[in-house]
Amino acid sequence: MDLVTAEEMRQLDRTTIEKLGIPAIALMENAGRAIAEEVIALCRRRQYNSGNSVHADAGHGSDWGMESDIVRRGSNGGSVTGGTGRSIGGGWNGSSGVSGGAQPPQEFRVSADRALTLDHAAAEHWLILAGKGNNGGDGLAAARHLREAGLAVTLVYAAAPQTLAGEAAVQRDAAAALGIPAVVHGRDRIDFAGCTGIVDALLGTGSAGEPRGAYADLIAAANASGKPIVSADIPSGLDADTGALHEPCIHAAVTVCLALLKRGLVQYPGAGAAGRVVVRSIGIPAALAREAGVQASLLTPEVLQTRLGVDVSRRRSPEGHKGTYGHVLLAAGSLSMSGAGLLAARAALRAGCGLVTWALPAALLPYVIGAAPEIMLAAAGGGEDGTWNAETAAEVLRLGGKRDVVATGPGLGRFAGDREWLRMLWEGISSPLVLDADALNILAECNYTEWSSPGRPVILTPHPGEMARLAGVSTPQVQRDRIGLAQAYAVKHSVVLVLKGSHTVIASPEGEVYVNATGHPGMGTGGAGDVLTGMIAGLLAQGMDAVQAAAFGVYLHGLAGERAAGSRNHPSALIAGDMIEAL
Ligand SMILES: NC(=O)C1=CN([C@@H]2O[C@H](COP(=O)(O)OP(=O)(O)OC[C@H]3O[C@@H](n4cnc5c(N)ncnc54)[C@H](O)[C@@H]3O)[C@@H](O)[C@H]2O)[C@@H](O)CC1
Ligand SMILES: [K+]
Repeated sequence: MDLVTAEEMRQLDRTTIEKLGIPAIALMENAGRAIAEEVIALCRRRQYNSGNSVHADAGHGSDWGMESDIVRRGSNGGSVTGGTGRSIGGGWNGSSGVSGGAQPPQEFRVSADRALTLDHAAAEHWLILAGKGNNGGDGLAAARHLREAGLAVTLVYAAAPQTLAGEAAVQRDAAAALGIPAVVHGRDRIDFAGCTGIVDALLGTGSAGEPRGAYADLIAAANASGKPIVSADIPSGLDADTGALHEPCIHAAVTVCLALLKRGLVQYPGAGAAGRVVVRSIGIPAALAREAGVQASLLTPEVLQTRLGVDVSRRRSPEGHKGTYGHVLLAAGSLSMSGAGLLAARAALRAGCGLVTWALPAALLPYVIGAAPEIMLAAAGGGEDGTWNAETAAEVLRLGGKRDVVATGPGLGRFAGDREWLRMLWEGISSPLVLDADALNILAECNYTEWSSPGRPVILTPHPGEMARLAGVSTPQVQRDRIGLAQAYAVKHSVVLVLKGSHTVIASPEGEVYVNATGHPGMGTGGAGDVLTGMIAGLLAQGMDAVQAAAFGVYLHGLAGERAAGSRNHPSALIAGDMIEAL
């Protein structure tokens, strides 16, 4: 599923309208209908949850989108009737009065739009908050469909209706011709308390900066009403590209995202303001996105398989042996943080690699013997106090030269000469390199783009604080546009970047971006990142390329977190080791 910026969406709109010849009003009609269907789906869920309408949902299958024909066949006198109970053509009896039975019975099929049908519709009264751009036009089109379905609707114009132009003005006139009641902000009283729900069609991808004037008033009043809000395309007040929230911003129960998923809907805090996000096609061919150079996508199993070429079933050859699945060298852990190395090493094995050698300060080695018997240990020298020192680089280089992957950073600590230590690894290791934790903090102090490189991939896995140090910005700046920052950094520094956090972003040196959607808030626990480092290294060792391993590692890590959180009495009890066991 592609992720677009507002500008990319505008380009795709233009291509569809100008090159394919699809009229803009047709797109708006589709948008309006999709929004109306999602309003009705929400009403159904609400009825169902309030317990008075098991009947209302019965027979509807899923929320929407399933065609439901009403068929009456005279041949056996029986009828199959859908939930709406509409039927035609009854009374024909094939066995009486038709000689020879040669004529097949005539069949009538009437498609009842279940997605636009709601029992007890008259109990609903929705306010449609309409801005003066195309987002408002979408809302006005939705209003017509809702009214057709029997819901009461009142239009609430943010600006004088005569200021609407283009397709939005067409929708305004159609609504007026049908006699749909309308009020105007600043002129009429708006009864938020009396409505059962609100469609937010104030601002979409054309909005810029903080909502002003009437828009700000209506957003604040809608939020304060406590009524469920269905947003058209994006919650008004959200930055569609970054997920930043302007003040005020709609807090939606459902966002009906039109055509393609906007980046701001998968980045926090925007993701939190959008509620349930439903992406609905409106006639803009999805294939246009890649042709237009869209490079970001949501990391779904389909994207993993078709776009990244990952064998998500991870088939193993019956002839395979431990040598088939690769050997990871992990240089990690120090006395006070030896567990970080242990977690990463165990996670690499659980990710399926054949062998893991854990290089660690020699003084520490006796204490970890037997902690995980599957792991091979290598003493890398270091201080008597179980810390790393600059001289250990030679041994790590020697060990790493024979391995398929080298990962370092978890529990490494800082030490005198660590920049030169990392430089030697960077320049001397010719297999893929995974850098995490303190290795990133060291890197942040180096001008590493000037280092020579043997031309192998490097994967960096920073959390937002480490990313801030790497990029020389503040942590809030990192979080303000995670996708944009990760993409720019990966391209500029020719690395695969894994920017961790809720909805981890994976960016490639070519500018491809994947946003992960697996995971659980319970994963915010010490060692979770070490587990991810180990997993990515373990997947690399099995022959995946760097982007595949980073993306699939992040995806599986999130799934393991979800599973592990679900297996505790409370998700907050989750600890990093549980994720390894859930792999
Ligand atoms: N262009 C197209 O072909 C289609 C567009 N669609 C819809 O159109 C939206 C984009 O429409 P537009 O480009 O017309 O833009 P919007 O409707 O998002 O907003 C533009 C209007 O809001 C005003 N505005 C912008 N920022 C403001 C702020 N901070 N405070 C107050 N007023 C502000 C502008 O002056 C302008 O009148 C999409 O989000 C989508 O909902 C859909 O109808 C499908 C087709
Ligand atoms: K909106």
